Amino acid sequence: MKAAIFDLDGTLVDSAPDIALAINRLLADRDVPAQDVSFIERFIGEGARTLVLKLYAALGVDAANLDADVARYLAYYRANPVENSRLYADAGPALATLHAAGIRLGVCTNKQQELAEIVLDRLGLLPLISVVVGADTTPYTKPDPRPLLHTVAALGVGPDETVFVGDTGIDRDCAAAAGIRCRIVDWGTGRDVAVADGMRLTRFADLLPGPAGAT
Ligand SMILES: O=C(O)COP(=O)(O)O
Ligand SMILES: [Mg+2]
Repeated sequence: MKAAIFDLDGTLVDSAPDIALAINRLLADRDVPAQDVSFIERFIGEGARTLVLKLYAALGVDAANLDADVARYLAYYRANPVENSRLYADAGPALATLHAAGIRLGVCTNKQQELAEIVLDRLGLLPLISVVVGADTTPYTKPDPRPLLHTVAALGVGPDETVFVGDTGIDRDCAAAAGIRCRIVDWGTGRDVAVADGMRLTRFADLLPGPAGAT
């Protein structure tokens, strides 16, 4: 393995509390009661627009001004992107070890690229990541395989030398369409995703080559 590419929300970072904060500010503007983080979390993974659209559908909120509402949600989220967000599991030490071992690291997320970079920076991971591809980096978003293939190409490795780590069926399907090996994390919403044998990842250290890891 020469490179490891990570999804961001739900995989590296438990960002749901800050996303929920911004969503609940948006809902308050619409006179809709605040929702639990665990409820909002179910709609994260397909980008901001789909998040608001699916949430509105679930709550019976009128989506006639969706574009303006998505823009307002993003403005709220940008204002406070890392108040309560935390790294999952052993992300900090394991990514540092992978980086030190010469493995190229990338992020492929359906979050906007700049927001992803802000979150990664604030949580101390950005210096380890060579390439960040977000929802607005290419004309496509996951599960389309092209953002992931773009990340692989930008890292300068071959698809068969890479593993992609994610937390949703969208990540799993994106990796399958790109022909890239995939691991799905065993925390957050990742636990609910159906995976084939050997796809489950219980700690990032298991990505390390050699005796410390299983890859
Ligand atoms: O912002 C989102 O919808 C999800 O982003 P992710 O691709 O990092 O999970
Ligand atoms: Mg995710």
